Amino acid sequence: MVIPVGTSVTLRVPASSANLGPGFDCLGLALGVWDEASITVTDGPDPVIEVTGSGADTVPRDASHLVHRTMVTAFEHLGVEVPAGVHLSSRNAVPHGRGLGSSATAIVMGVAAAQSLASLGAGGDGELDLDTINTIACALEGHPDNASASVFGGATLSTTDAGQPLPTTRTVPLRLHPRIIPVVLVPHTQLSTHTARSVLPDVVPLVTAAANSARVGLLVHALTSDPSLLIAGTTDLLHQESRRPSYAASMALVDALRAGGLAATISGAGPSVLALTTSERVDEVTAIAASGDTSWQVLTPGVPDRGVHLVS
Ligand SMILES: Nc1ncnc2c1ncn2[C@@H]1O[C@H](COP(=O)(O)OP(=O)(O)OP(=O)(O)O)[C@@H](O)[C@H]1O
Ligand SMILES: N[C@@H](CCO)C(=O)O
Repeated sequence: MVIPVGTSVTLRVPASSANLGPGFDCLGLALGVWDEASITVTDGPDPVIEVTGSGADTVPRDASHLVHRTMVTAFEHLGVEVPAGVHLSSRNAVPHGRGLGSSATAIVMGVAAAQSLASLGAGGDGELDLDTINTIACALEGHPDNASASVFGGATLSTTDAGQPLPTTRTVPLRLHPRIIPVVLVPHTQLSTHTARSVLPDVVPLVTAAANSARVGLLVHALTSDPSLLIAGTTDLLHQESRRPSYAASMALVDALRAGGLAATISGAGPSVLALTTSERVDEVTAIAASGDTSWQVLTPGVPDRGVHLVS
């Protein structure tokens, strides 16, 4: 099937915060910060790529652009002929390399665009098939926490099993307790996920893995039913301490917030900090963040109850 020249979609995809403490590579929370992109099939030969907002000074404008190369791979997985060219116009709000899932946002954008364009090319209505998008996006990202939250919105818990041609990801929504509000503290520094993963141990003791599993269970209960357990539930035993030297100022802020009785963790691979709190304590989070030497952009983005969607 060849997608006709001129076929076009516009999509929005939210940012996400992964891990939420112990839920390494499995728990994600969508955040109301959105990338938007319009993608139109052309007769090529090269992609034309325009970017405004986050990454406008840094991302490539050729076929190696993450949204573009993801689209090409997704067309192949969907069994659709890759178009001769595309015009991609991106308006990005998700900051890059800050632990807010920008790469997953871009990957979900590319997969969703390919699936929607393929549907239109086959005479369909272009509606998004979120389960297919989730499977492909999680396989391309390599871990499902950020991608699944960007696909479905809300809070998500995902597991992955080996499979052919792609691993199988099962994602379940978690009904976030309505009193929980995320506050995100974003520093000026960046840390690539690749670098942050390179310092992690390959193996952890059984006792550590067992204790962390118990914390994930507690965290799911805290997120959905009892926010008073968030401090205990967000205690991570797997990844944050190994990464402490990579984001020392962020860990110092996490420690200060937790000492103040606020459930703070590193957001994804960092260096942003995520505090899960209630509306009456947002000012406390802001005050503690303002009391140190590092300056933080404070976001209260909310949690969108939907993820990737068509604008037109
Ligand atoms: N919208 C985008 N368009 C093109 N490339 C992007 C886009 N968003 C992210 N990227 C690429 O992904 C890189 C950031 O990915 P990385 O995984 O290191 O951080 P992150 O996804 O922002 O954080 P985390 O995975 O910890 O939440 C950027 O430097 C850029 O190369
Ligand atoms: N679970 C991932 C999230 C970042 O993409 C990590 O912490 O490395």
